[in-house]
Amino acid sequence: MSTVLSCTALDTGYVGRPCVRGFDLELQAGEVLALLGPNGAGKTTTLMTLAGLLPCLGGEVCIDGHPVKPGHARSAVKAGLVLVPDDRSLFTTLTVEENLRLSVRARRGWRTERDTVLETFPQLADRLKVPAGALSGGEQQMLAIGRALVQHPKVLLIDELSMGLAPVIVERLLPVVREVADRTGAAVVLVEQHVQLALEVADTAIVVRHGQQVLKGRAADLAAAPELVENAYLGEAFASS
Ligand SMILES: Nc1ncnc2c1ncn2[C@@H]1O[C@H](COP(=O)(O)OP(=O)(O)OP(=O)(O)O)[C@@H](O)[C@H]1O
Repeated sequence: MSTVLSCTALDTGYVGRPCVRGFDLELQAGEVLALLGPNGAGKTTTLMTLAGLLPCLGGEVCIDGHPVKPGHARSAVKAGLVLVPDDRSLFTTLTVEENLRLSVRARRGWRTERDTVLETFPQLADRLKVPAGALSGGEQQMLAIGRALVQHPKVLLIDELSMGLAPVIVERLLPVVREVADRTGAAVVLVEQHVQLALEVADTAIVVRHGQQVLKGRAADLAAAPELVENAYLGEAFASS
């Protein structure tokens, strides 16, 4: 196993003021990490910093052992990182096919890339000519993940996949994230509010609260100890493994 994404003693925040402090992370190829925590804990801020969209105020982020230029999204993208933001950031007036096509880096082989996305999300097959803005929330999320997949990420960051989706859709989509990590070897950081569902598909998990890691461990262990996770959310337990 090789470490694909790591960060040590990461401090990050806004206008020079950290709201996340001392964040450590080490992710292997094909590993899914669930990044959990209550509202305002600092999950999105951490993800944005890993993606180079916010500057590090301390510490560093490495992809494949090489430091990513802080606050430099292009450097993170070139190193193989892809972010699926919580608003999905689709081109809503462009069709599904056009959204995918714009994200394929190599011009040749675009149909193969599209077909791989359709194998992952067969529901998109008869929606290819539909504008992204006319898709259902679940289909939009499929497209957002599909658009990430055609970029062949080494590191895939997904912010609140379940945002605005019915639980039944989330139950269908989260296992796809697991399958993608297994099939492609991408290291995945999954920010999620559906704690138990996220723990079911993840290998490891970190709970953050007030910008600090308060619980860290194997996802299966945390799934089996919901009271630990609950206490971490509420601020009554500070365990780590
Ligand atoms: N653009 C911003 N400018 C200043 N402070 C911000 C900004 N965005 C977020 N914050 C603050 O940073 C802290 C962490 O917010 P963040 O969005 O990272 O939390 P989160 O864990 O992702 O929460 P949620 O689950 O509600 O999305 C919060 O105190 C928030 O108010």
